[in-house]
Formats: sequence, structure tokens, C-alpha cells
Amino acid sequence: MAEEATGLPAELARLRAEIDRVDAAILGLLGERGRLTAEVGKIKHAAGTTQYYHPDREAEILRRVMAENPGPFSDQQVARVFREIISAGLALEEPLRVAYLGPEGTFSQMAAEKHFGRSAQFHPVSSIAEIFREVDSGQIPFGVVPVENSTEGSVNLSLDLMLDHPLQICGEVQLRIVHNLVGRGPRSSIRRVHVHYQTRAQCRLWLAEQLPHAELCDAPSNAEAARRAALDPESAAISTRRAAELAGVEILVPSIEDQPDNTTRFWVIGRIATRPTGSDKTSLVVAGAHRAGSLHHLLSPFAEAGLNLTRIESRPARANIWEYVFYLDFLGHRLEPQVAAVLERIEAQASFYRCLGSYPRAVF
Ligand SMILES: O=C(O)C(=O)C[C@]1(C(=O)O)C=C[C@@H](O)C=C1
Repeated sequence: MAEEATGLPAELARLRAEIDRVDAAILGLLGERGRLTAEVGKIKHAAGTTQYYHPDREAEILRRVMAENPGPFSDQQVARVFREIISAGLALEEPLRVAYLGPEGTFSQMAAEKHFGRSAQFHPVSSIAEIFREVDSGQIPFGVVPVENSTEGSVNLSLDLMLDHPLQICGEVQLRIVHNLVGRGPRSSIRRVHVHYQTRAQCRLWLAEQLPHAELCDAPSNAEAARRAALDPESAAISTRRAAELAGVEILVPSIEDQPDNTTRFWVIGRIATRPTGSDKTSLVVAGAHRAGSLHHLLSPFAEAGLNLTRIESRPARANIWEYVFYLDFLGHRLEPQVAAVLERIEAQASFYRCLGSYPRAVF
């Protein structure tokens, strides 16, 4: 064997023995952590709480391990491993149920798994409205909904539905969105491309340049687009790698999104409130009186307190035409005294005010 000729086996055997020793230590520590988590679960159960999931505590743990990461793994890799450890531990306390926009293979599923880890129980539902209904009715305690894409802007439906339901935002997830041209191939035979409207907007330039003559057919999701492409050799789709695998089609061209850092932000919705973690965001919906300077007046407390507004988005108020509500995100937590004082001032001036939640900023 080549390995013997280079004298590698002895060194390889030694290193593998070391790896076995480290694996045994990791396994022992994993078991110890799992037992501690199960104990925490028993204490919560005895206290009569129904809240086993604590996104604030999870965010703190993930940030700490990333900050203390000695390498050689990247902070992202370390966070992903700990994400799964915490997820598995929580499943020992109580299985966490999460609704997302299905079917399997969607970006919403990827976002849900990124945030909750794979030991949660995921429930695909058929519309964003259904996610809100399931969480509002208490059928499923948490949901993951898309809110904005860095190329395409807001997902208006999620913003509007948040106002229709008395729910809280208890977390956010950021997901890098990679779109692939998929199909049974070859590329020269493509006459039609099945594509979700949000995806189409994120790949507009690529489609115009590379497949100018293909008919673009609306699909209800990226996963369904891939399934439709699997039925017809003259059809392609734009979908995730996972959806392509599930549908049994090939990746014909990877990464065709127009913006190389195309990212979607999701909200985690539920009924729980989180405590400050030192790196939080608060989301509000406000409206001012219909007169000159009212928005300026409404926003001035943020500037005066030095609070960083990270987003402002207007939506029709729906009650009266040509009136608007403003969705605001800023850095800070409503339980921090300085933030609480600003919110009090804004609420006093606003014709409409609702705090949608304070929650830990996306960790990784
Ligand atoms: O600290 C808790 O409350 C736990 O339940 C433990 C733990 C963890 O694994 O560290 C698990 C789930 C919670 O969401 C947060 C943290």
C-alpha cells in the first residue's frame, strides 16, 4: 500500500487513536450536558411552566462559544455544532414544535432548522397565513415566517398578518439565499422555467441574459417548482439544492441569484417574551397624525436617545385609504430603561402603537 511506502500508517494509527480518545471525551461531556438539560426540564415541569424554550439563553450560549472559539473551526461551524447540541438537549426536556412554509425543501425550512436545530419537530403548512393561524390558535407554539429579502425587500403578507394576530416576535433568522437552475437537462432543451415570484425577482437579470426565450411559469414554492421540472424534460426550475434532491432533478447551473450576498430575514413568532441579552432588536408598528412633520416628530425620540433604527417600512393602514402604518426595527430591548423611556414617548404621541416584540438579534 502507498500508505506503508510513505511510512504513514504508524503516524496515522497514532492520530486515529488520539481522535478516538477525544471522541470518547466529547461523548462523555455530551451525555453530561444532556443529563443537566433534562434536570433543568424537570425543574421547569415542577414549577408548572409550559415554557421550556428560552431563545434569550440560547443566543447567549451561542454568542459565548463563538467568542471563546479557539479554532481551527470557524465561528459559524462551532455555532452550528452547539446549535444542534442545544436542540437535542431541549428535545429531552420537551419536543419543540415549529410551523414553517412548506413543502419540504423550502428556504423557510432551512431557516427553521438553522434557528431551532434539527431535533425540533417541524410542521410544513401551505401558506404564511396558516402559520399565523396555527400559532395564534396554540396548535403549534412557534412559527418561522419570511419578512424581508436583501434584493427584493419586504414580504408584505408577513408584515400585514403580524398586525392581524396578537403574537410576539421572539427571534430572527438570517439565511443566505442561493438559487440554482435545476432540471432533468440538458440546458439546451429548456423551454419553460418554473419559479416562485420572490425567486424570480431575485434572479431577474440572470434569466433575462441566460434564458431570454424560456417561458416563466409561476410556482407556489421553490420546492413545487423543482417537482414540476421533474415531470417534463423541457422544463427547468429554480430551487434549493435540497428541493432538487427531493424532486430527483440535477443542478444545471448553481448560484444564479443576481446579488452575491442575497439574504432573507425571517421572524420567529410565538407568544413568549424574552429578556435582554445585550444584543437585541425591537420591532414596532406605529402611525402618526395625518399632518406635516408627524413622522419626524414620532421618530425624533430615537435620535435623541441615540438608538439605532435599522429598518423603517410603510404599509397601507387598511382602515382608511392613503393612511399608513410604519414598521420600525431598532437595536435595543424594551426592558432596558433607556429604551422603555423612548417607547413611552412614542406611544404617547402615536395615533396607533404596537410593540411586536424585543428579541435576540440573529446570532449566526
Ligand atoms: O437553560 C435552560 O433553560 C435550558 O433549558 C437549557 C438549554 C441548553 O441546552 O442550554 C436548552 C433549551 C433552552 O432553550 C435554553 C437552554
